Amino acid sequence: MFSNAFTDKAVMAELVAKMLWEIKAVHFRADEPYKLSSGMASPVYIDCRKLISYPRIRSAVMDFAAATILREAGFEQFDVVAGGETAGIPFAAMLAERLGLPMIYVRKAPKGHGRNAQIEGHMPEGARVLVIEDLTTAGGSMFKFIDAIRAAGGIVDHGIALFYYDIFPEARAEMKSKGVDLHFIATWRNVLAVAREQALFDEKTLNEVEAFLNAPLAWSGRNGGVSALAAQ
Ligand SMILES: O=P(O)(O)OC[C@H]1O[C@H](OP(=O)(O)OP(=O)(O)O)[C@H](O)[C@@H]1O
Ligand SMILES: O=C(O)c1cc(=O)[nH]c(=O)[nH]1
Repeated sequence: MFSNAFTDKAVMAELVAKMLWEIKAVHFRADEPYKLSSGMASPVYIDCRKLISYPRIRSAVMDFAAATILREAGFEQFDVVAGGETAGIPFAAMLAERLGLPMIYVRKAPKGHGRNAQIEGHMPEGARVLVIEDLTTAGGSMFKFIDAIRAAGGIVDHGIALFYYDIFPEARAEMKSKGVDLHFIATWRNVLAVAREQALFDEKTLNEVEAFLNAPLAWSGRNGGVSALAAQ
């Protein structure tokens, strides 16, 4: 269950950034860009899925996620925790355990056979659902999951991403306009601060990464990815 330790937000962000470096979850590859879920080309990629393989780290990250939610959303605001397929699912299980709540998970699309379910587990009608994702970049995936939960009768006012790209200035306001508060622990700003402090990469690489983070769609367009995001 929840540890009742409310670590300072800046400390949580710095520690998660350090953990991601420590487990080699941060990747830079400007000459052969990554293709992201949104269709963007990117010189950076974070593999938050690796967190599940490190018990001390995943336990601390889940304490941070619980503290973030309880502090920013409240203590009695949720009936169910929902994980987004696939990377969100293990974190939903761990956070549900921390918060003493039931868990469900949401498929990217209905299963296509059997019950053709998109939501797995039991979600009571009108349940207040907290959606968790490992990571949010442009937000399209989080919204697909939220739409499916809402269509099935659940109420979603909050989502949490362990890591948030935070590169589209209007993104959180857009989420807010759709009735969702996005919570997160760490962003690229925190990861880059650690890289600079510990001299983990040369200045040229870090400058290229910053060029992408400052103008992601332009960088993507120049490197074979989309130069506009699909409407959500
Ligand atoms: O905010 P967005 O632009 O939608 O991108 C973030 C999504 O990308 C990753 O999932 P991915 O699509 O790689 O699938 P997976 O979880 O099955 O690995 C991640 O787990 C998020 O769901
Ligand atoms: O946007 C994505 O698809 C994405 C970005 C990233 O850094 N890591 C990841 O797993 N997915």
